[in-house]
Amino acid sequence: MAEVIGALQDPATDLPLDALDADIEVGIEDGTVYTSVILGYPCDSQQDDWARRVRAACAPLLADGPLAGAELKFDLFFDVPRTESGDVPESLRAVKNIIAVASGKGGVGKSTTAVNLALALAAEGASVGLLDADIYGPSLPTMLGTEGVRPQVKGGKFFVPVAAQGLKTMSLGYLLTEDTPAVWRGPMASGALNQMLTQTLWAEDDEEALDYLVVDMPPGTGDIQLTLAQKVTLAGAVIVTTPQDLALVDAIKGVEMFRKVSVPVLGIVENMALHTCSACGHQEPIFGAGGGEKIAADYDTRLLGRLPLAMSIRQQTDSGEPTVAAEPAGEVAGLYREIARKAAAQVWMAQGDGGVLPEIEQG
Ligand SMILES: Nc1ncnc2c1ncn2[C@@H]1O[C@H](COP(=O)(O)OP(=O)(O)OP(=O)(O)O)[C@@H](O)[C@H]1O
Repeated sequence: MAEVIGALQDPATDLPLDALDADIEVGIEDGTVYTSVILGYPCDSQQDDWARRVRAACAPLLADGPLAGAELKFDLFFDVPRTESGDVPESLRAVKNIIAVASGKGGVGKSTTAVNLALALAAEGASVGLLDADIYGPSLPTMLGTEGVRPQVKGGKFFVPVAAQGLKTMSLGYLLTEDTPAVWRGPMASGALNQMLTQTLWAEDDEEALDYLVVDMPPGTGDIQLTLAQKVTLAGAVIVTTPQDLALVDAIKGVEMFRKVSVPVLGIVENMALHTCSACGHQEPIFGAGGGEKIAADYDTRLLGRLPLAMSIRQQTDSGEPTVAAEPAGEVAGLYREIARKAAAQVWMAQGDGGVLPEIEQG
C-alpha cells in the first residue's frame, strides 16, 4: 500500500511522493488500515483532496486480497524542516526558513504579494513572521492596519514583533515616524534595517520557532538588496513581476542576483496578469501574456502562479485587510495559497539538495 501511495503525485511539485523526502506510514489494526503522509510544507487545506486520491488509489487493494473489506483512514501532516544557516544572529535562530520576496522594478505588487504570501502560509498551518525591509516605502503597517503601533522592547535589547492577523510583523514603518526628516531617512533606515534583522525577538525559544519569515525586500537589484541577501542565509527568493516587457527584464536581473549569491530562486509570481472588466466580466491580458512562463523556462525556474489585476486586491490590501484575510474562501485567496504551497515545497526541496553530500569516489 505504501508503494501505491508513494506513486501519487504531489500537486505542489508535480513529483511523485517517492521522489520527495515525504514520510508515508501504513499500519493495520482491528480491520482498519491507518495511512498517513507527512509533507515538508504547510498544506492544511489539502487534507480532503489527498484523502480522496489515497482512497481512489488504494480502492483495488481493499476490494480484493488480504485487505479485502478493511476500512481505510488517512491523515495528512506536515513538518517544516529548517534551512541550515551556520552562524546567525541570536534572534534569527528562532526562524527555520527566511523567504525573500523581491522584484527588479518598483510598483509591480511585491509588498502585496509578500503580505498575502505570508497570510497564505499561515492559513495553511505554518507559523509565520513578516519583515518589511522596504526602506523607501514601508507599506506593511498600512496593509495590515497597524499604523501608529510601536513595537515593545524587551530587556533593553530586543524588539517584540507586532502581532497582526495571525502574523508576527516588524517594519521600519513602526520605527520611523512621519516627522523623521527626509535627509535622515536613508542612513537611519539602513541602520534600523540592520537592527530589525538582528534584534527582533521572533520567538522566545526553539519550541515556538517560526516556520517562515517572509521578507518584503526593497525594490531593485542594487547593493542594498545584495547585502541583505548575503547578510542572512535565505532559504530562497520569490521574484514578483508584471507581464510587461520592462518588468520582465528587471525580473531576470533579480533571478541572476540571487543566483550569484547562491540563493535558490523558488519561482516567479506574475502579478496583474489578467484584467477582468468589473462591468462585463471580459478578461484581457493588458500587460501582455506568457512572460512569467517564458522567464521560468529560460532561467530554469518555475512560475508559481499568476494573479489577476483586480480592484478587490488593491482595495483590500490598501485598507488594511489583504485578500487572503478579507476573503479567505475566495478565488484569489486560493491562488495565493497555491503559490504559498508551491514556494514552501521548493524550500523543502532545496534543503534536500543542500543536505546530501555527494559520495566521494574512491580512485
Ligand atoms: N494584482 C493586483 N491587482 C490590483 N492592484 C494591485 C495588485 N497588486 C498590487 N496592487 C496595487 O498596486 C499598488 C502597488 O503595489 P505594492 O505596494 O504591493 O507594489 P510594490 O512592488 O511593493 O511597490 P514598491 O516598489 O513601491 O515597494 C498598491 O496600491 C496595490 O494595492
